[in-house]
Amino acid sequence: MKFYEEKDYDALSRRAANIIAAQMTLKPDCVLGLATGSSPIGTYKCLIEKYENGDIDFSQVKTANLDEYKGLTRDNDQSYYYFMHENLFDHVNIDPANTNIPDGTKEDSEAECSHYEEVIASLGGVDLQLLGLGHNGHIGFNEPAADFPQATHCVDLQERTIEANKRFFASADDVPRQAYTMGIGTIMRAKKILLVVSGQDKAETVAKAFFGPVTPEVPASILQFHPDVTIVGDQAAFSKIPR
Ligand SMILES: O=P(O)(O)OC[C@H]1O[C@](O)(CO)[C@@H](O)[C@@H]1O
Repeated sequence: MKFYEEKDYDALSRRAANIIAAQMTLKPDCVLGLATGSSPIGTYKCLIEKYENGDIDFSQVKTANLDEYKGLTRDNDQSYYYFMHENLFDHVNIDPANTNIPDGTKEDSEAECSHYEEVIASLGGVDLQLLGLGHNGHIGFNEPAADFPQATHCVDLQERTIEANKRFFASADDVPRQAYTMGIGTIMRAKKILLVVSGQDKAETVAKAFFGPVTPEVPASILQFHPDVTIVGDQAAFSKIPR
């Protein structure tokens, strides 16, 4: 695993955007796996700046997002579809037909999840997967569990995740209780992984996930077994790493 320790959120966002831009330059028709949450917002801002400066081009890029709340329509401002349009897609020259996000309005979980795995396979897999890190070590919406889920599936969100995400909703009661998410297996099949993390409140999780035992109780710990992982964090998030 490669670690980049940056002084603050802006610096880590610039570093992460540079890594994604390098991937896009190397392979203009690359498949980017994208994430939501507050952590990658700065990275998307930097990518938009690079696009506006003429440094990167999204015209051939394809994307596959990690997850989506089940039950939210795409025009709901808390859906991840809405998030991606607001924070990236609407500001760059990506072809909307090349963007993929699980469809939270699909009632039949099994059908939607196997369809999403087929979509990823038809793209030829993910070249670079961007990830955030949940306080309980979740990646995508893969919550601590007894095993590592292999493929895209429907999850019941844990209380801590609902609590963490309620800041985006009118109240905790409005946070959906389920989500569709790529599985740990889906994430591990990405050729490269880039995880962004910031803040003191994630320091314990960073230490556990990347320096503790690999266990489905800390889903991100599986990344220790991936051959090409880059973790970009600020000093606060890295403050409990054993040195
Ligand atoms: O970046 P944040 O907002 O701390 O969220 C961390 C993780 O939690 C989620 O938002 C889901 O709860 C993920 O999408 C994200 O990777």
